[in-house]
Amino acid sequence: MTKVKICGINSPEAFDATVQAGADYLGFVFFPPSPRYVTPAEAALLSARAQGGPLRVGLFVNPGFDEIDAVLQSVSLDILQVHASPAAVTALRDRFGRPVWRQLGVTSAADFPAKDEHADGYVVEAKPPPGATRPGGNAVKADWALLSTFRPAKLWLLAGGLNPGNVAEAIAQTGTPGVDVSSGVETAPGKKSPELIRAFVKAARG
Ligand SMILES: O=C(O)c1ccccc1NCC(=O)[C@H](O)[C@H](O)COP(=O)(O)O
Repeated sequence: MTKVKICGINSPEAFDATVQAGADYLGFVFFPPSPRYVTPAEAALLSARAQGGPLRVGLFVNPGFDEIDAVLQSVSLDILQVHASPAAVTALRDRFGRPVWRQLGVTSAADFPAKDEHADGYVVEAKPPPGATRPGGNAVKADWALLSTFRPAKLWLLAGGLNPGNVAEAIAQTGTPGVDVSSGVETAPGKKSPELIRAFVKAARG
């Protein structure tokens, strides 16, 4: 079954809808400029609303050890998702003993990761548009034809510009084992819709 991640959870309603819809992963964005940013204390309060359920993924942009340490003091994370170099991913895995997913912006096969990278998985989307204020979560659709040739030995999630209306087609065209959404389940930047979350999970699972 296709793995589903709902990213940018920042309200009790969005958290509960994601749990009830049976998503595999939910993401907390620890990048202050993002409209989906949550403080570690806010993430902890949200996470405590359910025992178990979706694995908790923390999203960081070029994080230092101290930044992640500070978050982990408040909230337990199962997976770290990072915008970072392959070398930094190796260091983070060693330091935190958790799976680390690397976020990739891909516009050609030259952007595909090397086979000997130590990342545990990839979140793959288009590169950010010119002038973007964040490196991901910009609602830009990736090149699905290109990604139909992406076959890493690890888990990867297709991201970028997905929504309840196009996710089934995206899965069919790319053959991705998983999908990740943020903007496509929002009614405004940072405003998650429980209805759209439920519709997305249902459409992704077909
Ligand atoms: O969402 C953000 O604000 C964000 C900020 C900084 C780095 C990454 C960010 N988001 C990454 C993601 O949540 C996923 O790639 C996302 O599912 C795809 O984004 P979208 O096109 O908005 O669905």
